[in-house]
Amino acid sequence: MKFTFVTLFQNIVEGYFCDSILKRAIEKEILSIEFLNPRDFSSSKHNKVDDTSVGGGAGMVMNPQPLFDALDELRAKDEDVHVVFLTPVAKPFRQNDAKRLAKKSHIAFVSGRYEGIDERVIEKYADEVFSIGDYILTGGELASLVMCDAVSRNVDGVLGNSDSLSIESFESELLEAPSFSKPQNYENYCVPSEYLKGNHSKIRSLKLALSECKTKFFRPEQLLKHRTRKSYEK
Ligand SMILES: C[S@@+](CC[C@H](N)C(=O)[O-])C[C@H]1O[C@@H](n2cnc3c(N)ncnc32)[C@H](O)[C@@H]1O
Repeated sequence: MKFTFVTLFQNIVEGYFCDSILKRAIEKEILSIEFLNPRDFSSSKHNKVDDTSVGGGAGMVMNPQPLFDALDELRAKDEDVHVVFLTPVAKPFRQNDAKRLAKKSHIAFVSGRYEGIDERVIEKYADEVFSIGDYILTGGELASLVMCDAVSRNVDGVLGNSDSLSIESFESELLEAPSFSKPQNYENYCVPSEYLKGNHSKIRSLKLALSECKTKFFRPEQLLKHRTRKSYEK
């Protein structure tokens, strides 16, 4: 699977792929990444990519011309590329989106900077528009990395053990039960004794109960969804 990062700041993105799981996935040629800098497409004398906002308002807005030209080139090379814009003015990115997008062959993430991207670029080129949360970042690069990471984990072969995907938080509405490593007793903090007895059905029941407790505490709306779904399934 290929990811293209359309960004003015390649260095911010590149470092993330220098280590760990995504680095290995690139080495194994399961994933590939490339960069497209709108500044390289600017037709202005000083490679300008932004200007003041038409109609007033603070800050600069990214011009249409460099992005139109960059995205035309991208589409000309691969008409199947799925173009995703990162902006707070969008639907929230969820685990279901990560799984769905993992089936695409090529995703391009377009990162805004300053006060954002001229709306006409989004209107012309967006296949989808995502926000990663209800807060404002200085640029879309972190948001595109968040999405890329979450999507990549769902691409076949990226994770060493794909079983870990099926038991994670958000696979159902519930958050995952607490995990413990060794030793069983560390500075008098103990692993729940039921986890140690080897009765897998009891461990499953306890994990479900703990998972419901965590969800009730942190995400009560998710627990409600879970219980509503379960009652319909009965
Ligand atoms: C400072 S923000 C622009 C915010 C914009 N003026 C607004 O109020 O909606 C600059 C860029 O950061 C990115 N960005 C900021 N917050 C984001 C979020 N929550 N999700 C996705 N992208 C975000 C977008 O690419 C955006 O164009």
